[in-house]
Amino acid sequence: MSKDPRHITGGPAMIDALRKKPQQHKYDHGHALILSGGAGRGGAARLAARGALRIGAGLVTLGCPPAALQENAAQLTAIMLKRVEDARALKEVLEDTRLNALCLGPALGLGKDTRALVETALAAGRATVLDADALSSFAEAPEALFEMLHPETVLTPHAGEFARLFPDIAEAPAEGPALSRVGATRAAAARAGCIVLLKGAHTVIADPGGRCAVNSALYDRSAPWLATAGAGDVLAGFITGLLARGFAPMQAAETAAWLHVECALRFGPGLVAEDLPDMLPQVFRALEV
Ligand SMILES: NC(=O)C1=CN([C@@H]2O[C@H](COP(=O)(O)OP(=O)(O)OC[C@H]3O[C@@H](n4cnc5c(N)ncnc54)[C@H](OP(=O)(O)O)[C@@H]3O)[C@@H](O)[C@H]2O)[C@@H](O)CC1
Ligand SMILES: Nc1ncnc2c1ncn2[C@@H]1O[C@H](COP(=O)(O)OP(=O)(O)O)[C@@H](O)[C@H]1O
Repeated sequence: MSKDPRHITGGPAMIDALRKKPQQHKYDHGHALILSGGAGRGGAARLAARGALRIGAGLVTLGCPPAALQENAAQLTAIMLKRVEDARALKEVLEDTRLNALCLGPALGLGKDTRALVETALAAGRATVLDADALSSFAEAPEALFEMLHPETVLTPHAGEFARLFPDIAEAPAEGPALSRVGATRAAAARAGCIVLLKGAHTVIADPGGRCAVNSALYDRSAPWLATAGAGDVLAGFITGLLARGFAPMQAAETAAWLHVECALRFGPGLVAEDLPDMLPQVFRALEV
């Protein structure tokens, strides 16, 4: 295997994988479940859910505690809504095996309730994206998370979240050179046993076997307006939507990261997170998806 990471460039194979075939129905494109935090904290999960739907998941359901149902019902239309009050309720909801891709983390809250939801989600063995609070909730004991992870999981930390889960990898060692972002992401994926996507202007994606890809948003693909609240929540939703569609985890992470920057480039200055999912139709049209 090459030691150099691949640079993600889009291309015909990616475009073909994104196409929907004429004979397929919505369940052929999967059903994503995105968990939301409590009342007044649903925005991040709604951004992820819209991203998952726009990127082509056949169905997207937002799961939220009872106190947040009214707020979410007022905001959502094509995205469905389900009461998921705790980990036990999540286990029951996941008896529906058509729910094939999960996203936990965006504004989900920090602490034991989130840890229990993550444990239940991972035990269900579905393709799962863990982002934001689903990562930070394990800052005190990352090993507890690593023991539960499976190869269908994608972790999407920003640098701050990465340092909480992998402090020794993130910090420069006392002696010798610090790991590069590529080296750090590879080491993290090997430890976690799943895909790790380290966000930034240079997004690095690695699998546990050392496969590594870089999605650059620099130079001719510079997209500084992506540094805006909620952009990462949308990326988590893009990955979840592609997992629902049956993309392999590494392929889902790479494709989502590339499309995320395409959406930002096409929108340009003034971008806010809500704009990203709604740029996908234009991006898809330009690519002839
Ligand atoms: N619309 C909504 O509802 C939104 C809701 N959101 C929700 O808010 C919750 C908190 O999430 P969060 O990411 O804002 O805060 P947190 O986990 O404390 O980490 C931030 C700290 O980490 C550090 N840091 C280092 N490198 C970094 C980097 N490259 N990118 C970013 N940070 C970096 C940096 O520390 P510094 O380097 O400044 O010391 C910084 O202070 C979470 O549930 C999320 O889902 C948001 O998604 C926004 C939209
Ligand atoms: N300067 C930048 N250039 C390009 N992309 C960026 C830049 N800053 C952040 N991003 C991207 O924007 C997203 C930010 O995600 P994140 O930090 O999780 O924010 P949030 O939690 O507010 O959603 C990531 O996909 C990251 O790669």
